[in-house]
Amino acid sequence: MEPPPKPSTALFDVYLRLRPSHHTNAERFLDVERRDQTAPTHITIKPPTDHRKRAVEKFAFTRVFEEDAAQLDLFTGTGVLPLIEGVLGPDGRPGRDGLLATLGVTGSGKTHTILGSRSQRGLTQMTLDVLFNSIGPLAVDQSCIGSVLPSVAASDVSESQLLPAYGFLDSMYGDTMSGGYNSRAQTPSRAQTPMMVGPHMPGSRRQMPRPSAMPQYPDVDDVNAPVDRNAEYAIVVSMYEVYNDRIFDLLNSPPGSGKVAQQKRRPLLFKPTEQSPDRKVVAGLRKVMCSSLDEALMVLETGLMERRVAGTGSNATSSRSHGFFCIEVKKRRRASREHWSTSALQIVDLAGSERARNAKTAGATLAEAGKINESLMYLGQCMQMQSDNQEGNKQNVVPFRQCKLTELLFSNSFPSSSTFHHGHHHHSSHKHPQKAIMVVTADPMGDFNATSQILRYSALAREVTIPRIPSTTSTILSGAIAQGGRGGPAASGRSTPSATLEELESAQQELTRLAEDVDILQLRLIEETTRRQEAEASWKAAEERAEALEEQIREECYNEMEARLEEERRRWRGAWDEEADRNDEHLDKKIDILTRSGGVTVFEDEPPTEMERLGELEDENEALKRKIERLERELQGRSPTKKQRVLKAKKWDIENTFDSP
Ligand SMILES: Nc1ncnc2c1ncn2[C@@H]1O[C@H](COP(=O)(O)OP(=O)(O)OP(=O)(O)O)[C@@H](O)[C@H]1O
Repeated sequence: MEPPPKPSTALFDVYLRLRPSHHTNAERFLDVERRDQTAPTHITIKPPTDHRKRAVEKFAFTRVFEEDAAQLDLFTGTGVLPLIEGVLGPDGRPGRDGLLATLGVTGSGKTHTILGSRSQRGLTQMTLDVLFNSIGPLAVDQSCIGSVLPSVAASDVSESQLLPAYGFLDSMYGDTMSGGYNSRAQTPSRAQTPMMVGPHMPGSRRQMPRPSAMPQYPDVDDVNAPVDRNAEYAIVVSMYEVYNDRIFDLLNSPPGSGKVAQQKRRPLLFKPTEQSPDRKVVAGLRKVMCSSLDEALMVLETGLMERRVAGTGSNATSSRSHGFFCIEVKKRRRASREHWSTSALQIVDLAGSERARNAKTAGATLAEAGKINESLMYLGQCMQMQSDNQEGNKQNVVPFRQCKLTELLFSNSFPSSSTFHHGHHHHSSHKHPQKAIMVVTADPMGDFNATSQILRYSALAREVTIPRIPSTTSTILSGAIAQGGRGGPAASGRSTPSATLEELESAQQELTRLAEDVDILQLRLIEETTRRQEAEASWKAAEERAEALEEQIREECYNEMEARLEEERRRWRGAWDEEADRNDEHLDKKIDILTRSGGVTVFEDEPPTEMERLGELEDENEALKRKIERLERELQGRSPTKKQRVLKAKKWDIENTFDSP
């Protein structure tokens, strides 16, 4: 099995680090494959108590570091330097985001690798050292921080609160600062380093971290990353942890400590913001601008203390949260001093995984440990997708939106992932997918099941060699051929009962392993089923809400329509009455004129007698009455507009009636 070719879609370079085991009398289940002089890339595992032949699992990694590997070997051998170079963006190039994470079973050495111990620095401290060392005089001058801060804050899209390191440390440690946080000699000399400071008594003042008390080894003074000579740099750090799928700021703890303060912790949202509509960011973090390595280390220690304090409530022996330390490298052209561009290097100490089966049998603790296992399970799915893709299968979509952890780890992993959202770019600095390094830690004599599970999903490639169990026919045949060909006794040793028994047993063990996988899958199925049911329930609720809303809107529309109709009706009646009045008036005038003109005519000819006049008028009256009756009949049952037209006609008719005689 050759090391897998690295396609551009790779989420991670995956390194394996083996730790010197503290299980002194346990059996070793993991072996490193050594080929020639080159660094090893493959390991094999088999269950420790298994003396018989069985399936051997082989895994490929970018590189394997054996027990004797020192912290500095990890730093120089895992490509952390290219990560640093990426965020610095040398030679006027845009910076590139980076991710460095550790994954492993509880106690396998994740924290040791990434954050170090009392006596040794971890990858984080060495990274910070090299970063500040490389930037050197290109960093914003400490005396200018106050004036530069607003422009740096303006370059932030995450609704954060930006503080200078001195302001931050002052707010965290108050009057222990008097004497200046840089004057180490004046700090009361406690032999404890902050790494050792345990949870604080309620109300006690925190112990100020002292850089001089922090490990100075390994020394990376001679390591330098290329920088952009025409640029000015500013370093901004932030820290948070993901616990129970919720994000908590580690640099903005509520005052005081202990349980009460912990309960006050407010989770932050991972969301798009006004200035970052296409890309989710952890919104509302407190960020600290650091102008020196010492400042950055003190901020880091402060956050680590907070993580320890927060963690003691659940389990003191192991990191129950995923710790994120984020170094933002801000860069702008020294000459023009325009806007700052940002590249981020995220360093992640993942929570220790527990075996799914253990969590399952524990039952009640499943919910508590569930979130860690669940998030690591989703991480496993994403990583598995990587190795599937590498095996030349179709390009699977990495399902990174399943939980906070994978979203935080992978949202930057795809070329301009803003196209996933709205199809237009926002940050020029995010055009390249991030470069990511995963260091998997393992104890070769530790828990076989837990370790093998992690190796299975983190390895870049995996191969299982099951010893071939020849079929009965082929065994007989090979025997027959051997007999027929040579005429001697059966040459194949495979047909002896003990060998067959051995093979059967190895098959049996493979079955056991597969059964374990089935168990894990069953647990996943249960979790998925719960999620589906929850989704269905909320879908149903949403549907009901929509229905109620529709009903309400319908009702409102109906009422409005009714009101309008009534209004129209009133207006029309008004117009009708007005028109009727005008007609009456008109009619009165006509009658008036007619009466007067009629009188004149009569007097000019023979004046009619009163009786004659009466008879005439009565006839006319009769005729008019009939006409009105006819018209009224016609009027019945006509629409308003028609009636209006009829009204005019009636007027005309009346005029005619009066004119004709
Ligand atoms: N490569 C190593 N060399 C020497 N000591 C180591 C090494 N790796 C781990 N250790 C020691 O083993 C102990 C446990 O390691 P560590 O705390 O790093 O485990 P972890 O994987 O972070 O565990 P958890 O998930 O519980 O946080 C520590 O005391 C650490 O110093």
